[in-house]
Amino acid sequence: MTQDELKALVGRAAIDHVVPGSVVGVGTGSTVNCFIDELAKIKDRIAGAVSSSLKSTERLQALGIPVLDSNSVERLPVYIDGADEIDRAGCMIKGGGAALTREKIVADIAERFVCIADASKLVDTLGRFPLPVEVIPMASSQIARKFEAMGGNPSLRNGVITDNGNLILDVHGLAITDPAALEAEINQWPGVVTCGIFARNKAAVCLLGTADGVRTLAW
Ligand SMILES: O=C(CO)[C@H](O)[C@H](O)COP(=O)(O)O
Repeated sequence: MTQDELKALVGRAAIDHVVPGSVVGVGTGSTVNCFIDELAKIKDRIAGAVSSSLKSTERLQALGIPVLDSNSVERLPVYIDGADEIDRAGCMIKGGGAALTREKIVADIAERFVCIADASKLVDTLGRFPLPVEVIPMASSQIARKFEAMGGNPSLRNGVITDNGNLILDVHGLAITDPAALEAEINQWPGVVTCGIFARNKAAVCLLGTADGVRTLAW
């Protein structure tokens, strides 16, 4: 199976995790786009979606799925999103699509994070994929210096402004052996909006697309 076929496979499998009658938290990315297309087929059985990006909002609305304001929703049983990397404990790197902050907000509202990913995303240690960090523009150089001091190699993502009007630093060369500790450390630097480590908001379930079908990892 191609990577696109694996994405379609897990996008379909995620429908089983949607709670009928509820609002669904929806992530961002090419795997989530497959999920949104499947969600449209059962749109009459859900109360709507809370979206993690303008791109996902556009796709949801184009398919007739109502998008609700995150502040108007009290209960979100499930959040479904992809990942750039996921480790064997359910911690992830996210933000390849620059939507990490809104993704973390919606994940935080939700009771369960269901990660959908093709098998290439499963890793032993996070950090081969450069860590995306959303930063307030006036702090970008200072934050880059802090990453260099810890052995990382940061670069500003060219031409990218997030949905929140900020910049993305992609940090290469970090071996993330303690995701929770590094997430907590980076997130308290002045000017960091959030970093793309999802350890506090890690996955409860991962639907992994493999050549043998969907493999379910649960924590
Ligand atoms: O974090 C994300 C966007 O900010 C995506 O979930 C991540 O980049 C995976 O994307 P894809 O499904 O296209 O591989």
